[in-house]
Amino acid sequence: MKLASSENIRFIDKEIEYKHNTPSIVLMENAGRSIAEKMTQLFSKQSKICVLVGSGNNGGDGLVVARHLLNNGCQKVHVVICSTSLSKDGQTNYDILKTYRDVEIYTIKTLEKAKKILWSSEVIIDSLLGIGVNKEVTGIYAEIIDLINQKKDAKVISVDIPSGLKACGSLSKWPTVKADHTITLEFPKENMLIYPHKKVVGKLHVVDIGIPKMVRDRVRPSSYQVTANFVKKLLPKHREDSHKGDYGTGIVLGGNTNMAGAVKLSSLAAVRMGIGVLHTIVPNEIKNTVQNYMPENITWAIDYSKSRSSLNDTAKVLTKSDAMALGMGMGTKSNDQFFEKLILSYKKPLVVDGDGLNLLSKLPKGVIKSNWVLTPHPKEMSRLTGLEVSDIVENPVEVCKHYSKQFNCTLVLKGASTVICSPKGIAFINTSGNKSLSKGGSGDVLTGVILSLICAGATPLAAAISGVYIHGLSSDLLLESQNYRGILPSDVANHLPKAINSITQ
Ligand SMILES: NC(=O)C1=CN([C@@H]2O[C@H](COP(=O)(O)OP(=O)(O)OC[C@H]3O[C@@H](n4cnc5c(N)ncnc54)[C@H](O)[C@@H]3O)[C@@H](O)[C@H]2O)[C@H](O)CC1
Ligand SMILES: [K+]
Repeated sequence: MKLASSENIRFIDKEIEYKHNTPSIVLMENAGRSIAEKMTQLFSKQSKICVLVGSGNNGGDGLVVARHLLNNGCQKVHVVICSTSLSKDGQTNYDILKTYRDVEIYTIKTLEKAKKILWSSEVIIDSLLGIGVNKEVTGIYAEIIDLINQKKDAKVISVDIPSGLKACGSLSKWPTVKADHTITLEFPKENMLIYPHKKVVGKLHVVDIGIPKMVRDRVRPSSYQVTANFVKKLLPKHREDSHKGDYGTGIVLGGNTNMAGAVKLSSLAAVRMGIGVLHTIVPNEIKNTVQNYMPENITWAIDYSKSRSSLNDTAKVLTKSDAMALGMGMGTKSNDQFFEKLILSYKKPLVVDGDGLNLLSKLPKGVIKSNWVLTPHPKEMSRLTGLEVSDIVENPVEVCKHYSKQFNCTLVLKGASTVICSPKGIAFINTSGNKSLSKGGSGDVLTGVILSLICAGATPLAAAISGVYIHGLSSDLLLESQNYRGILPSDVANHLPKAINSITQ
């Protein structure tokens, strides 16, 4: 699903106005009406309602909402105009509304008056600022937003976007409305899906405002939400008359003396996703435990400190493989030469995770190839880029877009909402998954899932998008019957077939 930026919305408005000869006030009317209709499902008509109106078209939408709430039978509607001027369409709607009898309209002069109205309201409709917010929120807006956020016993519903939140880009340090519901127009905005911004959105509703399909189709966003339907299309097809060769040969390479679990989990996930043949390559010390973990894979032993002989011993397997997942639990001691030689000689798609990323962060980034998938969490991303972790978590989409282009590869920036970016910097935001995944081992499972999908024929980007979604979905299905605390990464791996069924059937 497309996610809109402010520029995308401006594009739509211009197309509608100039190519389809539709005055802008028509869209405002559609928006206000659709929002008011949605609101009738969120509170009773008897509620005391306060509509806070700002200077731009978001405020104009609020005025239309107030009118339609009155038309729908709401009787206690107070409108507070929080600005000395209104947009052109906002002014027209103000002129219409002031002819109505059952509405009280105040133009804010003192904060005291606004506070009194706010304090006695059961529903607060926030139409102060929309996607046009373009500077720090200060003064009267900041004070009103603080008041809204202090009032805990009212339902706060934001029109289009919580006032103060930007549609895209980094976290704003200024006051922002914390909404219980946000009713957004036509497309979700990028920041609404991604933590930390998501926290202020509350429950997100998207309403239709009558944009023609031909205009929607012309919108070229730089980010998309990953959905089940999209993933279904990306999944490699499996035929009835298939054989193991159809689903590829993959390699999981990693592990260290006290780190056998990571490769076990990646291997388990790869076979649970349907890989044709899996080879697991690990240091000799852990070969037996990895081999005994499951019967479905073939296990090989290496010694990281002897890079030449280890690469020679595994050359045949490496050559016939279709893709490799590298780095899980590998450690970073005495294996940098092995790692470097391996990545320089391996030409097939590579999924680099865990310590593989830490080893990679010490090398020039020119070694990265466009058929690679990197799967860092913010700390690993910080090592790879030199950015502070806080800069990454406060602005994950922009960071991921920038570095996927710079590294020229598929980048999976893991987090509460994982962002996947193509080498061209197009972002895919995943919202499946839950806090049961906040455990050591979850990333190893994800790596195995992505490997398996590449081996079955998906492109590295398609494998990353669908792998992240299915991995999250598997944990969501487990959450239906269990508490998140006890859901293990291996449970998530074992549940992958159910997750695939829920998408494909
Ligand atoms: N296609 C659609 O989605 C439609 C959306 N509509 C609504 O219009 C707003 C966007 O309207 P716009 O006038 O461009 O912006 P805002 O209402 O957000 O207000 C901008 C207004 O406020 C000033 N401003 C910006 N930042 C600040 C600040 N920090 N402090 C004070 N003032 C600020 C700025 O200079 C402008 O004057 C969208 O969200 C929808 O609600 C249309 O109604 C229908 C089509
Ligand atoms: K708003």
